[in-house]
Amino acid sequence: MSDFTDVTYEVEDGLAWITINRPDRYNAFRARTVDELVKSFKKAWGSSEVGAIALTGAGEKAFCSGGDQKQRMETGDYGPSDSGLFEVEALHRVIRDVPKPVIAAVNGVAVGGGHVLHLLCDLSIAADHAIFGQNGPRVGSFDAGLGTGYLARAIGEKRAREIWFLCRRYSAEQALDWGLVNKVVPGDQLRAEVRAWADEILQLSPTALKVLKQSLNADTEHFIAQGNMAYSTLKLFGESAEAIEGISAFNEKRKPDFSKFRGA
Ligand SMILES: CC(C)(COP(=O)(O)OP(=O)(O)OC[C@H]1O[C@@H](n2cnc3c(N)ncnc32)[C@H](O)[C@@H]1OP(=O)(O)O)[C@@H](O)C(=O)NCCC(=O)NCCSC(=O)c1cc(O)c2ccccc2c1O
Repeated sequence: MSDFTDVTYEVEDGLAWITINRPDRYNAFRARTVDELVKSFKKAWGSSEVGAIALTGAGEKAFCSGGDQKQRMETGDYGPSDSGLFEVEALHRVIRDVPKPVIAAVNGVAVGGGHVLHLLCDLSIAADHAIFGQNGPRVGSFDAGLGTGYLARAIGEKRAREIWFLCRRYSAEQALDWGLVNKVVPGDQLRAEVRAWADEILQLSPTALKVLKQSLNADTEHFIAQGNMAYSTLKLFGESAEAIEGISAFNEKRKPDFSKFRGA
């Protein structure tokens, strides 16, 4: 972990803290960030010291704002990675598969792919200033599969469709009311609250928790296969004029104009 640039990993009394450390980009992830997150989750998985995992973002403004749209504008992709692939599916996979409870400590905006990351964590505890939402249709992207089907499981079809079709921002209180998060606390109490939840978890049987997590996952496993199809499409869509309009508009700080793509 000493060669990490985008993520920090630390273990405190049985709880592994995995922190996305790109605050100047609102903790947006690039391909390298995703690689480091996957390695961190695997490290926590294999460690006999660790019984619970917390995922958070550096600073007070952002948990994670999804894929790095400045990187995408600069290079047309999410940048270099160990394998040459953008391994976000592997990241989703490891959050679900790591046989230890994962708590999202949502310390600020959780938007786009960052919203999906908190959604996939087993539990979400939010600071009262946290903001939630999806943004893909505004920037020429989408996170279908778990990002749509699992979201609908969590909060219902109508609300999931509202989130994706309007790309609005939602407060922590609204997220709590919809069942998107487990608890909301003042920002300065977030780490202590996550610590307290982890301490309760750490008193329980690890094997029982592992099997319960696997059992809860089994019912939504098919969304991964749907996601694989969606990512294949996304790779092609990302190079289209429509998607480029979305990403250009974000970087030029203007509203996108998708009007000429309505007929397709
Ligand atoms: C996150 C925001 C809602 C915050 O809004 P706010 O008004 O509070 O702050 P600013 O807009 O002024 O932002 C501050 C500062 O941070 C920069 N920034 C914010 N988000 C990003 C980002 N995602 N990438 C890069 N930089 C970001 C912003 O430019 C400002 O910097 P300045 O230099 O200008 O000061 C709001 O910022 C926002 O809506 N951000 C964009 C959110 C977004 O579109 N995310 C990506 C969606 S697509 C995605 O996540 C995605 C996920 C996947 O899993 C994929 C998998 C496979 C392929 C593609 C995928 C994919 O695209």
